[in-house]
Amino acid sequence: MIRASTRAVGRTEGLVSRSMSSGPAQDLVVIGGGPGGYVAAIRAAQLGMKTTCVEKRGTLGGTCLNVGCIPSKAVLHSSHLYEEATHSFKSHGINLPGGATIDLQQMMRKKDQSVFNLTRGVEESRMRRVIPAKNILIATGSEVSTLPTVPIDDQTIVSSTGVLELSDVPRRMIVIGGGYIGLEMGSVWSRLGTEVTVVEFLDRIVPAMDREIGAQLMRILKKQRLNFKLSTKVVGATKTPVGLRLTVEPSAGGVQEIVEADVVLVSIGRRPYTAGLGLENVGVQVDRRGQVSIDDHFRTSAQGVYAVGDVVRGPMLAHKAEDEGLVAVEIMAGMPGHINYNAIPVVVYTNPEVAMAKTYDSGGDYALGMVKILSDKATDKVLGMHVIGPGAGEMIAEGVLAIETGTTTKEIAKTVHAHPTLSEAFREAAMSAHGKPTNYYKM
Ligand SMILES: Cc1cc2nc3c(=O)[nH]c(=O)nc-3n(C[C@H](O)[C@H](O)[C@H](O)COP(=O)(O)OP(=O)(O)OC[C@H]3O[C@@H](n4cnc5c(N)ncnc54)[C@H](O)[C@@H]3O)c2cc1C
Ligand SMILES: NC(=O)c1ccc[n+]([C@@H]2O[C@H](COP(=O)([O-])OP(=O)(O)OC[C@H]3O[C@@H](n4cnc5c(N)ncnc54)[C@H](O)[C@@H]3O)[C@@H](O)[C@H]2O)c1
Repeated sequence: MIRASTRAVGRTEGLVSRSMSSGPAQDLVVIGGGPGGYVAAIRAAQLGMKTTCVEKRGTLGGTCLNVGCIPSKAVLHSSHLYEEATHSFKSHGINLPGGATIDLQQMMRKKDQSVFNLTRGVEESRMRRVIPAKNILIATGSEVSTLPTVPIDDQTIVSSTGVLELSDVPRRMIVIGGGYIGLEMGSVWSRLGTEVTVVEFLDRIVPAMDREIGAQLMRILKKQRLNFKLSTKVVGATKTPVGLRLTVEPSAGGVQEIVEADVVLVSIGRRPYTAGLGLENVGVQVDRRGQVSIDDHFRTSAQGVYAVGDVVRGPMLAHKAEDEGLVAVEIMAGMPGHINYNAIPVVVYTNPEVAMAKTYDSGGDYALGMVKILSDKATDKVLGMHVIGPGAGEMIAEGVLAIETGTTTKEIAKTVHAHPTLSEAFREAAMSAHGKPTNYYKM
């Protein structure tokens, strides 16, 4: 029996347990109540394990529900409605006689309400004690990666958390990093009237995605008034009485330039969070990126200690963390468990949404519609799928299912899809793989 890392619990500010028993001699102690941790704890309780979930926040839900997926999607939705009201309603014959205006405080209250509804303050017991446990699951998630030259102050230089709390619509915003957070949050503030410039170190945005899809997305976002500086790095920031001055230069070095902003969002990625756990004291190894090292069964280098979610390798996504939490607990219970990492969807919630179900960058030698399918030449099985368009986040499920079940493009091409629907584009893309498209679905 292992002692549930005295440090993990001892350094935790609060101990929260919900629908799971807490007390001595636990079968499982889960450290972290995010998507990886709370799903694992619930599954463990369902399987009859005595389980305690330790969370230092006053609420469950982790990054995703408190400061990530949920609040960001809430403001994406609100700002989208505003964008529609100001730019699209008229063409539908809907007139707003006085014009649409923004009440930012109300928008933020609505976002906070969405978070509250899902995380609902759980009763918190602030206690420090030792919980003996047979197994421990580390699900402590991740934190914002920082830039030493642009220190976050949560006032004018903000992370994804601060950018969801702004009290005024800034006139100018520099977004450092053209990844998921940069593009989603850049879209939100641009829609609300901010002049947004995305500074990206690489020569492309959303580098984890297919190059051609990324280029298409950038064209669309430019039409939505977002500006981009690719292959550019920020090398310094100074505050002035009227805002911020950022020094930028080409990523490869070269002539420097000054850009001004009222708010800077640092969104250059996230790093695993293991501070205060004392992993070294119990022999849990981390790799050079700070990720807890695990084997295919989520076992760390210390017996009885497992890890899942953002704190381990792989994409930092809520559904990946959840799935790992489920499977890790099932493995602990002696059940078989496996995750197909080739079939984990990713969705960027810009307008239009962009979705993929595997990173395959094929160089772009095919007809691009709204859906791009990559299949194995020999077996015709679907290897990857990318969608850009309205509802892409929902549509990608068809791609994930195809990958998971080994479906061929011929089989998709034979499958009747209702008309008129967006999902018809899947069939068209599958037909294209055999040179027989009947339509072209273009943006
Ligand atoms: C702005 C933003 C938007 C996002 N949008 C999406 C999205 O749309 N879709 C998506 O799939 N993913 C999204 N993500 C990513 C998603 O939030 C993470 O992948 C997910 O939350 C990871 O889950 P986790 O359980 O591994 O970690 P977390 O959710 O980070 O949870 C870890 C928990 O552990 C707690 N903890 C840490 N150390 C200790 C300790 N010592 N003792 C006790 N508790 C501790 C933390 O307080 C935290 O609550 C977004 C992230 C951000 C920042
Ligand atoms: N819709 C979603 O699923 C969603 C939404 C938000 C966040 N997330 C998760 O949160 C994680 C963090 O998001 P993120 O957008 O911060 O990271 P990211 O990894 O998606 O993007 C970071 C971007 O910053 C760039 N970059 C890195 N260093 C830079 C520098 N010094 N200067 C300029 N650019 C630089 C990278 O090339 C990359 O394009 C993501 O990896 C994702 O897993 C997911």
